[in-house]
Amino acid sequence: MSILIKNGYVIYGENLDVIRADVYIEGNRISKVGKNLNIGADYVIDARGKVISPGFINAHTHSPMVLLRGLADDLPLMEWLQSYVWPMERKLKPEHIYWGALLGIIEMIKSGTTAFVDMYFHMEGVAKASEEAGIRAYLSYGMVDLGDEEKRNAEIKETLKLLEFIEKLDSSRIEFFFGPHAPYTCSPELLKWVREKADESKKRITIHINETKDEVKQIKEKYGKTPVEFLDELGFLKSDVTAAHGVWLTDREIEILAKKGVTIVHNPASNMKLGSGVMPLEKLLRAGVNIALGTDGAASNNNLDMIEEMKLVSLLHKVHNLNPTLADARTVFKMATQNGAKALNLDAGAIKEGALADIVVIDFNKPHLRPITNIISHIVYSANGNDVETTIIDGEIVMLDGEVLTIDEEKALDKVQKIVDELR
Ligand SMILES: N[C@@H](CCSC[C@H]1O[C@@H](n2cnc3c(=O)[nH]cnc32)[C@H](O)[C@@H]1O)C(=O)O
Ligand SMILES: [Zn+2]
Repeated sequence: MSILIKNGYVIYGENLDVIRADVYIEGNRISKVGKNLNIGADYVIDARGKVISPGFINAHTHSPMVLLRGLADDLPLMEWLQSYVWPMERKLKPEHIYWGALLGIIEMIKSGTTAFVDMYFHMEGVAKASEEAGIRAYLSYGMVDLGDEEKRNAEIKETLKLLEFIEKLDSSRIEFFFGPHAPYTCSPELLKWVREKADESKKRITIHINETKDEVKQIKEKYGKTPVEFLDELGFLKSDVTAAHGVWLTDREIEILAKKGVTIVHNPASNMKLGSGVMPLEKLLRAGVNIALGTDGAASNNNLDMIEEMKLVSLLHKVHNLNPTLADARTVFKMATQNGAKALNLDAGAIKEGALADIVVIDFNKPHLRPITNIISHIVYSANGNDVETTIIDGEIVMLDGEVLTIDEEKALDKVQKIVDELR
């Protein structure tokens, strides 16, 4: 299929140059960007007064957690997990996960997310939902062994089952990730197993690290070192690791992360809502650490809107440091697009010839996005996910003029309502 998007404001290349141009997509890649492209296409989209942007990459979430949206608010992480989230999760069956993931994916597509990194369980359902919806998905089974050998073996089995399932699915848009949950829930044996298997299979790893002060204290008491030092001494940290949070980090830990090429995924809404803390963004950026952006699950956010997340990053670091020059719009926009792509080794995240066609059209014909002056600023500070009108992933139109074409949205909303009414 070929698609021609005409007369838009194109956010072009890694430097985010805004140019008025057309974008021509052939197959799953961008083949031309230029003025007045006179090329026949199977589908033509008129983008007058609209912005053609790279799609957003949600580098850390738990998509089925939309089922737990609003279940437990206003609590700290450990109490939230132990008293509410984990008991509810024990009740979730594969069918629930499929429908939850589908709802989360619809929400992501509608707010301009074209790829996401997920960690949960019954992930076969998330793979199925992703495949049907047409989104790019990086899926991990979240492993927790709490030092118990029997549990470890069961978690390893689940992980290998998912790996096999995704290999068999053989989808160009769906990839497997290893997902050890965190240093405080995974034994050194399990973490070492993950490292070995990742090296052997060339698959990537996602994990939660240094999210709360409490958890750092716990690791220090147990192992006599900080979480990043602990992981590094196991040989765990390499450039294939995408670690969520990184809120409580020492200078020494930041140095290690930079040296090992680890990506840190910032989740400002979740960190603020759970009262976890403020990530040392400036220090990490200065050290050269790749920082991507994520929403975390909908139970600690409480939505999956990456445009909203960009504004939150920016405002959080400005007020926390009493410095409005920090986390400027362009830096934050790159976090939500090209830095995520870098973490995934994905040839997307920027609009340029030859890149994968993961593109969104944002409607600027709205009062809160006029006058059109600084487009990146408008997206970060003035827009929200509802302003995304069209979403193209891997060269396929998955949402057009606000309507998701690949799945029955109304049915998914009803189904999730029924499931949650029953579960509660
Ligand atoms: N196999 C595991 C399931 C792990 S899935 C990943 C887990 O991460 C949890 N989670 C979601 N957000 C966060 C967070 O911010 N920090 C830590 N854990 C989280 C989520 O609720 C889910 O239980 C088991 O047997 O329990
Ligand atoms: Zn998480």
